[in-house]
Amino acid sequence: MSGDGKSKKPIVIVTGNKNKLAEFKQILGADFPHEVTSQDIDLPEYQGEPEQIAIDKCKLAAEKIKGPVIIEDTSLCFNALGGLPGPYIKWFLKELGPAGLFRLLHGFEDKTANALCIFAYSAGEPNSKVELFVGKTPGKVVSPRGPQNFGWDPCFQPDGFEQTYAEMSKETKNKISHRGKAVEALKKYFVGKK
Ligand SMILES: O=c1[nH]c(=O)c2ncn([C@@H]3O[C@H](COP(=O)(O)OP(=O)(O)OP(=O)(O)O)[C@@H](O)[C@H]3O)c2[nH]1
Ligand SMILES: [Mg+2]
Repeated sequence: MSGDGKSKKPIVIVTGNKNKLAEFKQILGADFPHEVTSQDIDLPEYQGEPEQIAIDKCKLAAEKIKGPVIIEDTSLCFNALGGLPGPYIKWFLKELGPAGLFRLLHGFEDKTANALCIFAYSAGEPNSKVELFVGKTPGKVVSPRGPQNFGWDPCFQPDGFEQTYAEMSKETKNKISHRGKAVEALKKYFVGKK
């Protein structure tokens, strides 16, 4: 332990997404018992079930960093489409934008969707078990409203709110979001281990 009570070996969060990193840091807060640094490495977009994608992504990040790592993978799952685009939302968003995502559900009455965030942690040894921390927020896909600063935020309206993620304050989004819930689970794990 260093003087400030934080463990010496930093945990590296590996992500190429500045918005994700900013939210992660905000939600994590200053009282996390480890030093966390970040590295912008473009990890591959794997196919498969979200949990397996997070495990594979984390193992690769641990190999690259050669030490403790955290990665995150986000899915947006439309119920009318059997959970798709799910982990492939990045490519759908890139080609269609938030308005196109809403149009994708044009022929369906069911506009409900789940935002899913999975954090994965590895202590960085070749045999380290990958720990997963999952956060899920149900909502619906709407015609985009609010600033277009972050991905599909303008077209996702969480249940119990009249605002889209994009229209909310960051504080409100982080309290109820898929990422907020997953980071809280991650925090509990590390604080419990301290
Ligand atoms: O409006 C949004 N609100 C969010 O809360 C949110 N979280 C992620 N995303 C987007 O969904 C895709 C996930 O793909 P993804 O998990 O592979 O991320 P990424 O490739 O950008 O970064 P990373 O894999 O290097 O960490 C990417 O297009 C992200 O921009 C969000 N959009
Ligand atoms: Mg990615």
